[in-house]
This record gives sequence, structure tokens and C-alpha cells, in this order.
Amino acid sequence: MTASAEVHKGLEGVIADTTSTSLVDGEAGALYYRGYPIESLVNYRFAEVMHLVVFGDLPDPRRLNEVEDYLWHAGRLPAEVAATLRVLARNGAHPMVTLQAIAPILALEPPAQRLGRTDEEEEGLLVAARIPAALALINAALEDHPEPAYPVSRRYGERYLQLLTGKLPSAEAVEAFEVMQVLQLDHGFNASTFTARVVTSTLAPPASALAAAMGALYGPLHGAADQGALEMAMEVGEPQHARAFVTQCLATGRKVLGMGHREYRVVDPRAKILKAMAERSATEFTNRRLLNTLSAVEAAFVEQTSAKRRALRANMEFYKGVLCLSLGIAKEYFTATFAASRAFGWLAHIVEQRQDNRIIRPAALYVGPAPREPGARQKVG
Ligand SMILES: CC(=O)SCCNC(=O)CCNC(=O)[C@H](O)C(C)(C)COP(=O)(O)OP(=O)(O)OC[C@H]1O[C@@H](n2cnc3c(N)ncnc32)[C@H](O)[C@@H]1OP(=O)(O)O
Ligand SMILES: O=C([O-])CC(=O)C(=O)O
Repeated sequence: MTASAEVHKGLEGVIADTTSTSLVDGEAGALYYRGYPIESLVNYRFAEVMHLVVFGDLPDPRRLNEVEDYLWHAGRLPAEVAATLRVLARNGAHPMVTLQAIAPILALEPPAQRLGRTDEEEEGLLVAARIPAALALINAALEDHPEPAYPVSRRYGERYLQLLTGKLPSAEAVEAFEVMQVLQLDHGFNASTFTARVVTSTLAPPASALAAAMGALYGPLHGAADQGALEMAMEVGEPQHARAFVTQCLATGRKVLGMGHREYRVVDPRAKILKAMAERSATEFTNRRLLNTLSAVEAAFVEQTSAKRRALRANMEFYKGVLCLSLGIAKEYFTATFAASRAFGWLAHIVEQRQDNRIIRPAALYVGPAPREPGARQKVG
């Protein structure tokens, strides 16, 4: 590459490939899965929208039954996989670190049930289906509890919450949880999805691509902003401290997590839905105070960044934590819960990438020393 070449730092605006899974309209603040606006999809079960994203259409009742049955059977961890996971988790790393390490192992010992897809797709589906039980096991190992019994419910959200919290959730909690998971399914060429596509482009197996994507999601500029935003609200403490906190962040270059987005120039449409849900769910004093603090941080941030070349607004991560806490999900499991949903979106992109593959290999503008000779030197030894 010559020195006159233009560098697209962060690949902003670079169209790297086509996709038919989701459309992100950053100017209008709209998101569509396979053509359907997300606002219309929040009325469907998670398993239905997952089917839409991965397979391209909403399932009829018979297929939904088949998919929910598959997720239940496939989602149960084989004994040896569970034992490996338990040993790894006991090292005490963050659940996302353990989950990434175990992801390829989750593909071992597949069940007899399949969804009639290719071997590669079935591998990805299996890893994604097993994430909820894997998280419950990580939680049990870290807390030194016995492994939770595998729930009888075929409903994805009910099973997930029961696995993670140890309690049978209310119907309202299941609905709210599934809406959140629907909103997290897919989002164009975000960093973790692009990672999955890069790994897939080398023809590495889906389980390797999913593990790599988990690594990308765990960064605070991407998926881990959910835990980060909530911890920031805890640090701020009270709404009246928000203005000074934002001033300090902007003066020192510290990122206010959960604010700003590469694509959206207006509020992220998912953030609007999640904020309303967080408001409805935060009845308990601590969660209400966290919500009010976040709201004050958002107002101060929007005001203090109004002179920037770009409008910076709340993204999906900002209010999500309050909803998660209300559902009984501890903050260390926010990003892993995001991964549990996004894994299906990653799979949709893995399938798309494999269908029309070319290795992803951009060019670099070399800025190191000009070619030179090391000069004469005595041979060592
Ligand atoms: C599911 C998700 O992944 S959603 C995103 C989750 N991530 C976060 O919430 C982390 C906080 N946000 C950010 O770091 C960024 O906004 C990102 C990573 C989301 C997007 O990054 P970019 O597209 O490179 O940011 P962008 O070019 O729009 O930033 C413009 C300016 O605003 C600043 N800015 C952007 N977001 C923030 C923020 N949250 N806090 C402080 N300043 C910010 C940038 O530093 C830049 O400043 P400059 O013009 O003085 O250089
Ligand atoms: O699109 C992005 O860059 C990040 C995001 O919102 C997502 O992955 O959901």
C-alpha cells in the first residue's frame, strides 16, 4: 500500500459485504430483522424471532413447537461437558471469559435431535442452545452451589431465568426477558458479528467463530458496556452527581458507557423500548435510584456533547442493566445474557458468510522504517 492511500480507521462507512439478516437505519433510528421492524417483533416469542433471524422466516405453530423442543433437548449439558465447565469456572474468571473458553467444547456430544440443517449450522445451533445451562453452571461453580436441576419448561425465557436465578419466574418476567433477548439478536456488521464473519471466512468451524465473537462482545466499547453502564450509575450514586460526573468524563477522555453509537444519529430504537421496560420494572428503591441516576447522566451527556460534530445518544446498553437487575440477573451476567441471544445472530451471519465466502483480509498502510539492511554482525554462538 502506498503512503497516499486513504486509511478507513475503524472501517467507518466501509461496506465490507452484503447481508439480509438485519437493516440498521442509523439516520431514522430504525432496526429491521429480515424486513420486519423490531417494534412489531417484540410481540413474538424469542424462539420465533430467533427462527426468523437464523432461518429467514417466522415459524408456523408446528415448527415453533419443533424449535422449542429442540432448544430444550439440545440445551441440556452432557455430563462430561458440564464437569469440564465446572472445573474451568472455579478459577473465578468473569463468566464471559469462561464462556468464551468453553464455547467450542459446547459443540461436543450432540443430541439425537436436529433441526434439519447442515452439520455446520447444527454445530452453531448446539453451542447457542447450550449457553443458558452453561451460564447456570458457571454461576453455581462460582457461588459454590450444587448444579441447578434442568427446568422442565420448553419456553426459552422461562428456562433461562429459572436456570440463572434458581426461581420460577412470573409470566411478566418471562415476557420482559424475551423482549430484551429479541432486541439483542442481530445488528448488522457490529464488531462481534464481523469477528464471527472474519473467522468463518477462513473456513474455521462455527464453534470457533462463536468463541471469537464472544471475545469481541466482551469489550466495554461493545457488549460489556451493559455491565459498565450499570457500574457507572452505581459509581455516580445519585442523580444530582450526574452533571459533574459527565463533565469529568468528557474532560479526561473517559467514555460514558452506554452512550454513542457508530450507526445511530438519534436514540437507538432498542434503547427506547428498554428504557420504558426498565421504568416499568424498577419498582424497588435501589433500582429506581439507579434508573433516575442513568436518566440524569443521559440528560447531562446530551447537553454537554451537543457541540460535537455528531449527536451522541443512548444506545441499547444504557438502561438494559436496570431491567436485568429487576429480572434477577446479576450484573456479571449481563454481557453473557447478551451473548446467549446474539449467538443466534452470529450464526445467521456465519451461514451467510459460508454461502458466498471470500477470505476477509484487508490491507494495511505500512508506516514503519523504510526497507533497510541489518549490517554486518558476528554470528552468535
Ligand atoms: C451493543 C453495543 O455495542 S452498543 C455500543 C456500546 N458501547 C458503548 O456504549 C461505549 C461508549 N461509546 C463509545 O465508546 C462510542 O460511542 C462507540 C464505540 C459506541 C462508537 O464509536 P465511534 O463510532 O468511533 O464514535 P464517534 O466517532 O461517533 O465519536 C464521536 C466523538 O464522540 C466521542 N464519544 C463517542 N461516544 C462517547 C462516549 N460514550 N463518551 C464520551 N465520548 C464519546 C468520541 O470520543 C469522539 O470524540 P471526538 O470527536 O472529540 O474525537
Ligand atoms: O452495531 C454496533 O456497532 C453495536 C450494537 O449496537 C450491537 O451490536 O447491537
